[in-house]
Amino acid sequence: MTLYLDDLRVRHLGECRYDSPLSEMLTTKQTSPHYVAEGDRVLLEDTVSMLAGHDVPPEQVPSFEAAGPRKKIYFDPSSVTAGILTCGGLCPGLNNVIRGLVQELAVHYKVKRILGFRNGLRGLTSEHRDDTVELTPEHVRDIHNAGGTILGSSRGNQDPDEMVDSLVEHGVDVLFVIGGDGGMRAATCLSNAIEARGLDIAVIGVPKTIDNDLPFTDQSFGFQSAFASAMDFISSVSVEAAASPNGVGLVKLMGRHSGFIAAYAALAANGADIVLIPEIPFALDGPEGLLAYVEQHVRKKGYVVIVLAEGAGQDLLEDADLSHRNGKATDASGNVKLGKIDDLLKERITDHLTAVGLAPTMRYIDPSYAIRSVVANAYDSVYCLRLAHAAAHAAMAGRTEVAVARWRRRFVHVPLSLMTSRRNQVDPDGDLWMSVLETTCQPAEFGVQREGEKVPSGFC
Ligand SMILES: Nc1ncnc2c1ncn2[C@@H]1O[C@H](COP(=O)(O)OP(=O)(O)O)[C@@H](O)[C@H]1O
Ligand SMILES: O=P(O)(O)OC[C@H]1O[C@](O)(COP(=O)(O)O)[C@@H](O)[C@@H]1O
Ligand SMILES: [Mg+2]
Repeated sequence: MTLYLDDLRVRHLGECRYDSPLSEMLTTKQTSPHYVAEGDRVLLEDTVSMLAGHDVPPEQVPSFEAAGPRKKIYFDPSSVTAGILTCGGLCPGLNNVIRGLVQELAVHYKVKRILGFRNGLRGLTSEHRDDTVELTPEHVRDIHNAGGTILGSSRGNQDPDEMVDSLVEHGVDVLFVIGGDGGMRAATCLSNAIEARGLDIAVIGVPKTIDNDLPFTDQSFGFQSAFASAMDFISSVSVEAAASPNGVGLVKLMGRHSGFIAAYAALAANGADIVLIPEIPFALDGPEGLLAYVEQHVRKKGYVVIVLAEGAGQDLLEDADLSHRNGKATDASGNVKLGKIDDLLKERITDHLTAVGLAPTMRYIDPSYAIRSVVANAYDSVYCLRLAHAAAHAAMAGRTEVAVARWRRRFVHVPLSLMTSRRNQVDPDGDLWMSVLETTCQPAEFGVQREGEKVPSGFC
């Protein structure tokens, strides 16, 4: 996908006419390695060859608007009502983002009112719209010490017009949607409905996902806390497998379409022999297949440790016509419900090793929700706070239909349409996967890779 400067421009509600309460702090600021001045922009690409590929002057090269406070803002803070909601699956750091938003909006901008909508988009339906929570710095003071979200979350599509009615009824001027790919699509949908009615409401997305599958953000908040938690389960299974005759340690980790959690947790634990992710298809049978490799490992080392992303090998379930394990259904938000590849692997590995006289001891852990319900670690706590600050500044400056993100270590504004234009996936040709191969020593492929299934390399 080729992107041009115009694709990266963000929508403004109008001219910024009010002095920002932060304007004094900004008078002497200019771009430096640690700050991007408000008129400057952050490059989309960061190699000499990529930049050389654009036959345009530097100011025309694709770039993002820098996030951060503006000297002049669009809204008069004293008349602003802000709304906040969290949607989709849980992610470490949700409470930290809520807390950061409330503190910035209340303490610095001194907005009139901050409302939390409960249970995701459901909180904007006519049935639930009055079940709001008044958010004050006092109310959110300690919430970062707990996982989850004090606002609750949900899946399921809601009617955009009904949701806009709720915003109008509560007099919301700026809405913060903390969500994943679904949440960003919902925010886009809301922005469109708001624009169609000619309303002056800013919608700002704060990208959230433990899967790290959102594009145009270096890493999503909570991802690091989640894979750190996953690492402990890999270590446990490795200890168990190593102590068992023909031990097979298998850990299944979340990661519907992207194997980042599996890849990072495996690197962090540094004890995995095999990592299986959705981006790289694998064959079970044949001399190059997974089962032969597992056997070889057990023979040589006495045990094997496998880290499995839940979305890996879904095609194998189809091939085996295991319809009862096959993820054909979708959840309330339209996300595919995955088939149980872990069951297939346990069965096939057990059968194979037994048949070759290496009856295994299977040690299996599915930490499931345990990795995403943890409290944000120190790094994610800082990251969440800074994203929240950037989101508050974007809203007060009248940006809309935009997400705040960290891109190449700078905080930027990304149009929501881009956030949902593609999925961030592990690139089989990228250096992350190369590190996994270097660490595990597993072959680049188990069996022949099918044509057309290789994910295209891209910006992420
Ligand atoms: N295309 C869409 N239009 C409107 N709302 C959507 C769309 N896709 C998802 N949503 C809603 O966004 C919310 C969050 O989506 P979901 O996929 O559950 O989680 P996440 O935001 O973590 O990806 C859900 O309420 C879902 O119904
Ligand atoms: O919460 P549910 O509905 O059980 O869904 C689990 C899914 O949610 C995730 O944790 C993250 O998904 P989202 O961030 O898109 O909500 C996936 O890794 C996992 O497959
Ligand atoms: Mg999602």
